[in-house]
Amino acid sequence: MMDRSHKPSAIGVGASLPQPTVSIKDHTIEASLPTGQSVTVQLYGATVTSWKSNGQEQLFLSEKAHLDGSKPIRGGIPLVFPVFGAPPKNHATSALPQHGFARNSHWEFLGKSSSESMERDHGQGDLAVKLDFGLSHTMLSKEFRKTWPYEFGLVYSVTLTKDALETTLQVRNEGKQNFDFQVLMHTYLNVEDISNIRIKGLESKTYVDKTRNATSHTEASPALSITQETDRVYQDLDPTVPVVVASAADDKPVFSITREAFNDVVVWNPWIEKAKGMADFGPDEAYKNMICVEAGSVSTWQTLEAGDSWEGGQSVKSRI
Ligand SMILES: O=P(O)(O)OC[C@H]1O[C@H](O)[C@H](O)[C@@H](O)[C@@H]1O
Repeated sequence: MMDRSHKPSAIGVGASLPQPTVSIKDHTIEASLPTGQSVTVQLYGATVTSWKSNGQEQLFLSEKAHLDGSKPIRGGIPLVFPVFGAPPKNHATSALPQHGFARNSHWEFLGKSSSESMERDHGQGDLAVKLDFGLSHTMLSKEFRKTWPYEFGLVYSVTLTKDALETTLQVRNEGKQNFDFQVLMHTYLNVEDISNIRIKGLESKTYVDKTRNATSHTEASPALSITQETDRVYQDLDPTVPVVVASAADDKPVFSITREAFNDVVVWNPWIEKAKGMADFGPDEAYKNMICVEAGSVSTWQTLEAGDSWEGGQSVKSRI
C-alpha cells in the first residue's frame, strides 16, 4: 500500500496510451482512469463523495447530505482533524465543533499528477491519478482561526488506482508553537446489506465502546457482525494488517483497508433510531447500506513540534 514508487507520467512519450482525465466544475474535482474507475472530491472539506470501481459505487452518500457547504457532508470520506468526536474540556481544541474544522472548511485544489506504478500488487504498468488538496491556517474562517490559533498546513492526497483508493494526509507545523492533533478518515463504505457482512481483523483488540459509556472491552469475534448501534474505537492495531469487510455468505473480501501511521480504527453504524434522528441521513433505512470503517489516530494525541511534519493514510481496496 501507499506505493511511493510512481514514476513520472508517460504523457507525451507513449502518446497513444489512454491517460486519466480530471475535470473541475462547481467546486468539485472528478478524476477517472481509462480502465473505468473514478473519484469525486468536493472542495468543501476535501470530502471524497464518490468512488466508482468494478462498475459500482463503493462509498455511501446520504440522500439528504448537504453538498452546499452549509454542513459537513454525510457520507463519502469526511476528514476529521484536529480533534475526533466532541472536543475534551480544557484542551486546545475545546472550542472546536465535533470532529474539528477540516470537514467544514473550504480547501484548495493543488493539482493532479498521473503516474504509472512500477510495483503495484497487480502487475506492472497500472495507471494512477493523484489529486492534491491543501488547507492552511490562513484559509480558515475567522472563527476557526480564533478557536485553534496554530499555524499549520495540510496536504491531502487522493490517489485512484485500478484496484484501490488511497487517501493520505500530511500535517505540517508552520508556526513556532507545538500543537496536538487527532486525525481520522471517516470512510462510509457502501454495502448491499449490513446483515450480510462481517468485519475481520479486529479479534483480541482493545476497543472503547462509545455506546456503553466509553468502557473498554476486548474484541472476542474473529468476524464481527453488526446487529445494533455500533460505535467502537479499536486501538493499537498493526496498520499493515488489513481490516477486512467480508461477505458473510462466502467470506470473500468486499473491502480491505490497510493503513500507514494510523493505529486506530473506528467502526460505526448508527442503526435504526440514530439514523432516524440525523436530519441529513436518508433514507431512514439506509443504515442497512453503510458501514463506517474509519482509519485514524484518535486514541491519543499526536504532538507536532514547530517545523515538523507528520503523515498518515489509508488504502481501501474493493472486491479484490
Ligand atoms: O454526526 P457526526 O458528527 O458526523 O459523527 C458521526 C459519528 O462519527 C464517528 O464515527 C463517531 O465515533 C460517532 O460517535 C459519531 O456519531
